[in-house]
Amino acid sequence: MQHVKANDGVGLPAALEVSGVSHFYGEKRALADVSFSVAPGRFAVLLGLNGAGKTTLFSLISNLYDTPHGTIRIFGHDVSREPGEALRRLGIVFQARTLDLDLSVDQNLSYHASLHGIGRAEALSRIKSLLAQTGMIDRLHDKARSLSGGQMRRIEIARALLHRPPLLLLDEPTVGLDIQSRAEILATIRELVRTEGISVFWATHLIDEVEDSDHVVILDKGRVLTDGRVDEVVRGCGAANISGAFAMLSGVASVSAGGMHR
Ligand SMILES: Nc1ncnc2c1ncn2[C@@H]1O[C@H](COP(=O)(O)OP(=O)(O)OP(=O)(O)O)[C@@H](O)[C@H]1O
Repeated sequence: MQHVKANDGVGLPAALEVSGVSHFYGEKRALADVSFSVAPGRFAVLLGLNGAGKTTLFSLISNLYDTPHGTIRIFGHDVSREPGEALRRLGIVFQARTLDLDLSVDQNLSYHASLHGIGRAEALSRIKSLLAQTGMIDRLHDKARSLSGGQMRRIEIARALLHRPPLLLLDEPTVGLDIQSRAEILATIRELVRTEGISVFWATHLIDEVEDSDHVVILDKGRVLTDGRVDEVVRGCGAANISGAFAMLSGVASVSAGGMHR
């Protein structure tokens, strides 16, 4: 599978660069001067409790909301000023389920491909290749309604990659799935990073989804508490592991593999 070229010339821009971004819902500030960047080809985790601002940040990155405070660039393209260039480099899997349950897997994916101007023959070839990569090729003609939650997520991931974006955002993609489905989806995405070189930004509140070599951005009450390689963040805090580092930085009372609680 080939993806849109990550950079258009000299130098290698960040896959995602967020600079000084704030967001308000009326008087309420959901994000406060958020800055970080994700290097190309990295698996980066946005770690935060419920209400930290993860979905708000994803809505800004995907240009669902305007970004009047700060800038967001995808491979060097400003999401507000060059939305076409920026967004064609972005694939996104939202938290809420978005498949049409009455359509087949093929129909769900083909419709999305046609929105991106991909012809039928090319679309079918990409669909088959992505379904093979996500372990869903045998479900091509099945109705979406007949799939399990984890299988639907796999189809949504395939759909997000149909236009070959070099950056994939996933907003808490494993919430509500059983342990095995969670592990399989995480492994599939990590494999895509390894084999395809795509950049992934994965939002979660599940600490066991984080590995030592990942890049982590810890978001709490709309602020970035720290970001960097997980093992360096842990060492910098003098903690035993990322759970301990998160607890120290955010003041949470308990952090377990299954989630975090204040
Ligand atoms: N449409 C909205 N109107 C007003 N406040 C909102 C709105 N959406 C989110 N918020 C508030 O903004 C803050 C950040 O919410 P957001 O949904 O971005 O967090 P989150 O980290 O994605 O949480 P979760 O994991 O529960 O989805 C929260 O305090 C939330 O109550």
